[in-house]
Amino acid sequence: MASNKSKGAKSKNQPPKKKQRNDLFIDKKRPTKKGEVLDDVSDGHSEEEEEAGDLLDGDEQMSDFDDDDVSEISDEDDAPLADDFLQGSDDNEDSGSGSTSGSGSDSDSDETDIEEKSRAIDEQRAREEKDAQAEMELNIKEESDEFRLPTKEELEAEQQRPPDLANLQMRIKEIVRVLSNFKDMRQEGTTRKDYIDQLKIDLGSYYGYNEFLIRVLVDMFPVVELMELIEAFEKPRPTCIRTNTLRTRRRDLADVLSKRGVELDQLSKWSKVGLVVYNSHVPIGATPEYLAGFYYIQSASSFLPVMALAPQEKERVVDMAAAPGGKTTYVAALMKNSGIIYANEISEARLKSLTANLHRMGVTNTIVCNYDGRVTYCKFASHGCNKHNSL
Ligand SMILES: C[S@@+](CC[C@H](N)C(=O)[O-])C[C@H]1O[C@@H](n2cnc3c(N)ncnc32)[C@H](O)[C@@H]1O
Repeated sequence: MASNKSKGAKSKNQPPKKKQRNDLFIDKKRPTKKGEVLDDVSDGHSEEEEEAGDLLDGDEQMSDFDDDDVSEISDEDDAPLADDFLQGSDDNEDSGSGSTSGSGSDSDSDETDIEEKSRAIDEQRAREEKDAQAEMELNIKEESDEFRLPTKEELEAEQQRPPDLANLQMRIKEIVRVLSNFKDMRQEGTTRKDYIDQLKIDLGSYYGYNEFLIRVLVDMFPVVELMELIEAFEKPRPTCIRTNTLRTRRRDLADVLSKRGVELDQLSKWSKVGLVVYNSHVPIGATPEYLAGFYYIQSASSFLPVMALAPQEKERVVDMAAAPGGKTTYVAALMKNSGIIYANEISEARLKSLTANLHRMGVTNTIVCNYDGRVTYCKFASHGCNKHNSL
């Protein structure tokens, strides 16, 4: 996956390596045998060097790092320390007790000097390690926090390739993350619109929505809600049925259907008439109860406009686009067949299914019309209709 995360200068300023000090000392200790010593070191530490090389993105950088480091420290007064320290150590080894016995107070002051310089080196190293650690943490933070919008060139290159769905999905997530905390997370020099525009393109490509639909959805919902909605659209809807309260009660319907081998449950707390069908041994659209109009097969989302309309008994209601009658029959049930419903439908052919459903469900308060709802709204209004439903 092509990552859009910005890369910090990670290969530079790595924490100093432990071996650095050894190289320094060895190099200074026996300058005349430098090649030999370095070869030895190189053999002796090959694994360590490989590791360091990996960390530093290449052997070259490792050797650069060491050389720079050596010269940097040599320029200060650490080189004499290395010489002194190692020289003293060699002397001690070579001459056994001789050197200590002969040195006296000179030897004591040398030792103090060495200790001080050694401490100074340790302190410098600790400082460097702390700095390197801080920088590394900063790099990691930048890498996880900062998302960069693709450039025009990157988008053009993307268009030449088949869609990389994993990359698109990741980018959608990142854009939503930035938009939900825009002030802190936005890329410098970008606007909210830049992110929204890219989000629209990516949502269109990933979910296969056209530009119009994405624009409407993006304008309608805050991004986090929009993502929840789109994710919900992707999930298969359960089969739902609505109890026709003109003919039966939900409990009685559930009992009779379970006896026929229909596995079902109440839809949700928000509906008193809905049932979810998990599984059925009989065709749910052809049971005797269905044919007798005890229920209507209807998605739960279609309950909502009617519940929002909240039709009351004896009201006059227009359903402007009514076929095949799912909502009209629900309105009729809520009105207990009282008042008047105008069930309008532009398509003559679809009037059949509308009237069939009205009959099946025992609806008696409805007048079916065949108009273009766009031009007949005023007519219904003049008939005293105070509620209309056109979904
Ligand atoms: C999605 S269906 C309606 C479903 C229906 N409300 C239900 O709950 O069963 C849309 C209906 O609107 C009708 N329609 C479309 N344009 C119309 C118009 N201008 N006037 C009246 N009906 C229209 C279509 O023929 C179609 O039958």
